[in-house]
Amino acid sequence: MAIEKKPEDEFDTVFSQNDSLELSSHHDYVTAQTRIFKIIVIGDSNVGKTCLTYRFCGGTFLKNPEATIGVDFRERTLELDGESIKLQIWDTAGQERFRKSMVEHYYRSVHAVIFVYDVTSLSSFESIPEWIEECRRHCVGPLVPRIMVGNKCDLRDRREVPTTAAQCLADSYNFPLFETSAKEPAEKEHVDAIFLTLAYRLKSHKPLRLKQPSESNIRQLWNQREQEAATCQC
Ligand SMILES: Nc1nc2c(ncn2[C@@H]2O[C@H](COP(=O)(O)OP(=O)(O)OP(=O)(O)O)[C@@H](O)[C@H]2O)c(=O)[nH]1
Repeated sequence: MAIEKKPEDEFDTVFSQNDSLELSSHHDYVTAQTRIFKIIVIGDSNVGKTCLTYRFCGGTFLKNPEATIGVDFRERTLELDGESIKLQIWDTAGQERFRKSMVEHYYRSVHAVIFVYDVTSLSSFESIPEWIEECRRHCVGPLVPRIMVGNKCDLRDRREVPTTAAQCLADSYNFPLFETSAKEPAEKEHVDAIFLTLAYRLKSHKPLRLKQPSESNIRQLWNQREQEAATCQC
């Protein structure tokens, strides 16, 4: 079953370049009542955002990913304590030229943000405060969970960002820090754990409950969210 698709609550034009993922059916169970959470994955180009999201949603390492243009969507439904939770993951473009027309869409009605850097690229780590600032400029509220992920830990000899520096930055923002590798098979469960941590935090938040959403109630929700965004003061 193809899982890379346009989210149910997003009707604007989007761009997707990578081929659809295949997901085994055990991942894809949606009960009558499923809470849906939108998570955006942000960071410099080439840090591994596509590979991380593919690893979580598709279970494998994506060889030869193409640069993301605009955004790619992936999703995975989890059963947490008997409740069905769908994580709708927006894999955003790192290259400015591929993202500028989409930025407003990334941040609209987001439930959680993952900031990714590459542990072998100091510059990608130094960009993190800029990504955090962009997020703030787009009115993402302080209660929206944010986490920081250092990717490519398998490249031990090429590491440029020490864990201590990353932990220091994460602490200064009060974000949890994870270091992992989308490539290393042994890290697969750790990648899952990162998303699961977020899922559990989101689960305890105010529910957004959709009963097998119809187009009309999605439209209604969408208009409501637009109105909320329009009243933002920043
Ligand atoms: N060694 C190693 N390489 C990785 C890892 N994750 C991604 N890569 C490689 O890093 C390169 C970029 O990966 P992407 O996932 O496309 O990076 P991205 O952040 O989505 O890039 P944009 O789409 O341009 O924003 C590719 O060559 C991947 O094979 C990892 O954990 N370890």
